[in-house]
Amino acid sequence: MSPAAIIAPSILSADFAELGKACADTIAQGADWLHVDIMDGHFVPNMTFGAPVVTKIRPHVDRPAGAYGKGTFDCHMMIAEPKRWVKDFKSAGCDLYCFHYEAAISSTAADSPSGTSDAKTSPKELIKYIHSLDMQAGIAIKPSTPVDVLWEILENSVQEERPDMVLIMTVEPGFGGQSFMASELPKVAALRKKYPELNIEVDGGLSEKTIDQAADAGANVIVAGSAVFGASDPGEVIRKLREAVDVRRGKL
Ligand SMILES: O=C(CO)[C@@H](O)[C@H](O)COP(=O)(O)O
Ligand SMILES: [Fe+2]
Repeated sequence: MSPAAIIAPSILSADFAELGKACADTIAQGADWLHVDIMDGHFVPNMTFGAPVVTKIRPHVDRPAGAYGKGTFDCHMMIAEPKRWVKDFKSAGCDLYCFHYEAAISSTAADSPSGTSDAKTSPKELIKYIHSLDMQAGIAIKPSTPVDVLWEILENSVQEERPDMVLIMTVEPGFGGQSFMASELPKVAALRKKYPELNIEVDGGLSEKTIDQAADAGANVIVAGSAVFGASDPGEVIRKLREAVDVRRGKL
């Protein structure tokens, strides 16, 4: 049976002047995780915030130490140098550090914004490093990246080098409120077929209108920003997203 639904509202669409309260309210309304979009203006053409803001909002949400249940901070790192910020985000209270494959493979001393050798990494090394700091590791791919790049990483026999979650972007990363790209769903279906128990996250344009397609393909971790924060009853949207995923469990 595929894993249970995990609903992770993206706080990119929350009121940034009230971010701590927005996080607490969203968990109280039934969200499982909080999806925290970190953008650096290099990897994507937009900027959000860094570890100091995460440090400030983290105490607004309870979660048992060391657990990855309700209240998990799912940090989506849309940044050019994913290795560089792992420790800072661990200290800030990040539970799941999800980096982009495209950033990891091009983070070299020559082309990184910082120009430091610390930018060098490989996806497997980075996953191992994230695990060594007791966080879960996620790997994300953009719409232009084929799912095939993930097979070697997922089939690795060394457990510390395997990701806990894969994120399939269903919009171009950078902004909330974009239209859902159904063209990305065959990636989800291919992953689910090979990995029945893997957490597969979809991010971008998810709503009550698009959730059925994503759930049919096998996604179980559902990010939704504008659909949740723009709703008059966010709790109702969260319930509907969860139900759409959970009715398909066991049928995939
Ligand atoms: O990572 C991103 C955008 O780059 C997302 O997490 C968005 O914030 C999702 O917003 P909606 O498409 O649900 O409004
Ligand atoms: Fe995201």
